[in-house]
Amino acid sequence: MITVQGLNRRYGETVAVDDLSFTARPGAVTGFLGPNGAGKTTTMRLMLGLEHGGGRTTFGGRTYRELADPVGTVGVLLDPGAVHPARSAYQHLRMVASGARIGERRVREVLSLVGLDDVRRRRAGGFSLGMRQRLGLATALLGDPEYLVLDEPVNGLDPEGVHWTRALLRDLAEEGRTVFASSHLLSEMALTADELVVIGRGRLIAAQPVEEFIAAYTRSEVVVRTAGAEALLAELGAQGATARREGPDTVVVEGLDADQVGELATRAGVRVRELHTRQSSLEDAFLAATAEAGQYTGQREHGRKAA
Ligand SMILES: Nc1ncnc2c1ncn2[C@@H]1O[C@H](COP(=O)(O)OP(=O)(O)OP(=O)(O)O)[C@@H](O)[C@H]1O
Repeated sequence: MITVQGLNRRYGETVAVDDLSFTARPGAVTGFLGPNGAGKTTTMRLMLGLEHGGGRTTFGGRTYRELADPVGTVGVLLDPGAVHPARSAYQHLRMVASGARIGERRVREVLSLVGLDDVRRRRAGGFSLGMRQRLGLATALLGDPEYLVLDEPVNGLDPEGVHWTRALLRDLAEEGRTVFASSHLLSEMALTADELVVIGRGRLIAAQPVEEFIAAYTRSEVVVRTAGAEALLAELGAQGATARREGPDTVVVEGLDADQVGELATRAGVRVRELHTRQSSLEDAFLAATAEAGQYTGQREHGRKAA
């Protein structure tokens, strides 16, 4: 379990992280979401003790600094550019591995796991962002860690890389590891994460399973296609339901489920051609949950981001 308690960080006037507490559990991918400048990167740096600030984060009961074997306990991807440009992927991994007493065999394993085998001798300075991300993931996985803290792991990856990373994170969680990953790709997070931690202006907005978050911040609608739209609207109105026309033969109903709408239509003698529930997306829920925080952050974003 990753336990984050009361994290705080100010940069002059800017409160980057404001009394933030949450947990990430083993066996799950926890997605970390927030509008630009919400404080995600700062939070992750605080979690790892890379930033001075208030609060405490533990990985299975110990802070990062207290860990006897940090590389073998917490895999970290924070800045994929943090590789010496003259070093090859192989040299970079060998260097990190030797500092953590990890053998050459594991270096080869992670290189092939992330698909960098063919380019392992090439200078990292010539790597694309996607290749640097893969190298960053390889570095994070080197110690076969129980916890993963990954800042934007799919940033800069092509669709195949995004798909591959999703499968990797799911596999790691299914093996019982605790995976905590930020992303601004909401549709991707909807497919990858089990749980969400959503922040705005450095504060916690929500910490709950993905489906619960979507249900809490959106309303699902039932869409009916019928030649009898007028009659159906009249029946729905008579029953006090909220409904609207969305085209000549389409009625959209709020606050009732598909069974209830089907029954109402039957009662009104309206023949239905199509009836389905329109699910809201994680993006809809995220926009609703962070609307205020996003605007506020946008207006006051004057601080310089750490390199
Ligand atoms: N070194 C710094 N000096 C001053 N202000 C900073 C510094 N680093 C971050 N900030 C400010 O702290 C706030 C949180 O920034 P942070 O980078 O943690 O957000 P984020 O959620 O990771 O954003 P993004 O999604 O854009 O990367 C922002 O207002 C940012 O401008």
